Amino acid sequence: MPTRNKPDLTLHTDFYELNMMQTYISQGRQNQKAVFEMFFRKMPFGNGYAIFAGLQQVIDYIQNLRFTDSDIKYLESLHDFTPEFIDYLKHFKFRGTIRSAVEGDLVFNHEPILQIEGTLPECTLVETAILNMVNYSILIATKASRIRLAADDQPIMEFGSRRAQDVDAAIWGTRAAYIGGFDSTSNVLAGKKFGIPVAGTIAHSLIEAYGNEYEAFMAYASTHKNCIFLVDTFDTIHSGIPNAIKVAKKMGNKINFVGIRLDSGDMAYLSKKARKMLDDAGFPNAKITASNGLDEHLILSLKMQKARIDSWGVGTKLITAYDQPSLGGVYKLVAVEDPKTHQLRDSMKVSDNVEKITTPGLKQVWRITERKDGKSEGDYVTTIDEDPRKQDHVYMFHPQFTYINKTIDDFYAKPVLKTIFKDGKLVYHQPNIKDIRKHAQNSVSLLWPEYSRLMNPQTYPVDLSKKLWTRKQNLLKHIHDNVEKMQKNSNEE
Ligand SMILES: Nc1ncnc2c1ncn2[C@@H]1O[C@H](COP(=O)(O)OP(=O)(O)OP(=O)(O)O)[C@@H](O)[C@H]1O
Ligand SMILES: O=P(O)(O)OC[C@H]1O[C@H](OP(=O)(O)OP(=O)(O)O)[C@H](O)[C@@H]1O
Ligand SMILES: O=C(O)c1cccnc1
Repeated sequence: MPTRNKPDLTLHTDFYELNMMQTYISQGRQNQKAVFEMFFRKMPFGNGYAIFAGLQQVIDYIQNLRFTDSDIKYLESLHDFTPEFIDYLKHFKFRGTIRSAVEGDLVFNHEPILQIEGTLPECTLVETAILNMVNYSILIATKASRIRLAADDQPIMEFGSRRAQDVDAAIWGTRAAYIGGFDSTSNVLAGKKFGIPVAGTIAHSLIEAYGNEYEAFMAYASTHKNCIFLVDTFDTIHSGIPNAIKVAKKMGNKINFVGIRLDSGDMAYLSKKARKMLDDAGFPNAKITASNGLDEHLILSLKMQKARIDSWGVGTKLITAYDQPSLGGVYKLVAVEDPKTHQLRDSMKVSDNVEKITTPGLKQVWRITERKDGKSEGDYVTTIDEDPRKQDHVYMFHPQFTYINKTIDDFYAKPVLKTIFKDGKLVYHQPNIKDIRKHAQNSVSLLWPEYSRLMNPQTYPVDLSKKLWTRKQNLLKHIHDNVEKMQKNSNEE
């Protein structure tokens, strides 16, 4: 059997990360501790929640993070790096601690969803790959979850591989789609690799190859038990559906006539017509599958038109995240070791744009739910040493409009960030993909519908604890005072 290649992604980093690492190494900062956090600023697709995914890739990546001889040779050939730095890379091993939301969790903007505590150089190296993996998977899992909500409890097949932005996007996108709520995929490799159910019908080429629908459907029916006939190659109403019915009648119990697939034309009209024709022919259980440029909006529209569609095949608009091609998750330094005291000191990025000001310090995110029905109240971001489970109540207030506030007495608080790697060692056991998918669906069901509706959902509260909020304000003031002092000094010189 051919051996499986381990992902060799160590050089999957931006050149500037290596440049910065070399500075840290040359300046004796290779062991200086730092904390970076990933978060995103804007909810994808205007959705009320996002589904966290991509952790499996991060785990594979971190576990295989090593500079091979050929990586080293290549980096030497660039003549940009010092022998001392190259030597550091030769012996590089990730020894950091990663805390993260787990796959299938709901995550929201402006809260840490993945956190790395390690040395400055190791935290720097992994930024690009982690953002790449997590940004894409969250995007597709969230899009899939929207399509799942639109389809309600009807089956949805993932058909996007041919239109995905290259191979990895197809494979990992399919996985994210399954986590987000799709039932199966047409991609056989993804089925094998991840244990996702595979499914499929037939293409127009089969019908064209036989020259007419009757022969093509007969040929297929003679070689398969489960049959879904594609009926729109020539004329859906006058030829496709009548031929499907003819073959189903002829084959009788020899096949399982699952139904037909519509792939063009007015799907509301055609599905109603098809339903009547199938029912009249004695096939009330035959299902109608639709495909062709579908997304959550079209599915809802077709349902509004009372289309008689039982299951959906969705490709391009899911796998390419058609209406929002990138999540925009970022990775920011939030704390760094003070070389004198060896304590972590808070760090933040200040910007004229309030949205871009980061929240400093090592943090935890707590999901606050009502004790009586487990429904969502909001997320409560605290400093790492706070534990709302030890409090009688939580006081939640809007971080900008602080007069918007509430006190919750009877609550559960669950930590969102779990330890995945501890000092370089994997300590988290990934659940199987079916349980991850179930967890995602269960998480969505715990949201109030105001947060989960597809259009213009209410903003889910992501609030800071009083302690964290105060620390942020103090640091902001400290930075402003320092900048002012520097300006004053330079004016006096
Ligand atoms: N009743 C309907 N309401 C809204 N949109 C529909 C309806 N029926 C079909 N559509 C959508 O309209 C779009 C255009 O479909 P149509 O089959 O006319 O064109 P097409 O994609 O160019 O066809 P083909 O695949 O044959 O090239 C598709 O995204 C399809 O899903
Ligand atoms: O539309 P999507 O959501 O991406 O779903 C996948 C599409 O892929 C197949 O079409 P095909 O590649 O044969 O192209 P065509 O139907 O557009 O001609 C299938 O018949 C669907 O229409
Ligand atoms: O199985 C199908 O019907 C299918 C698979 C991929 C793309 N379009 C359709």
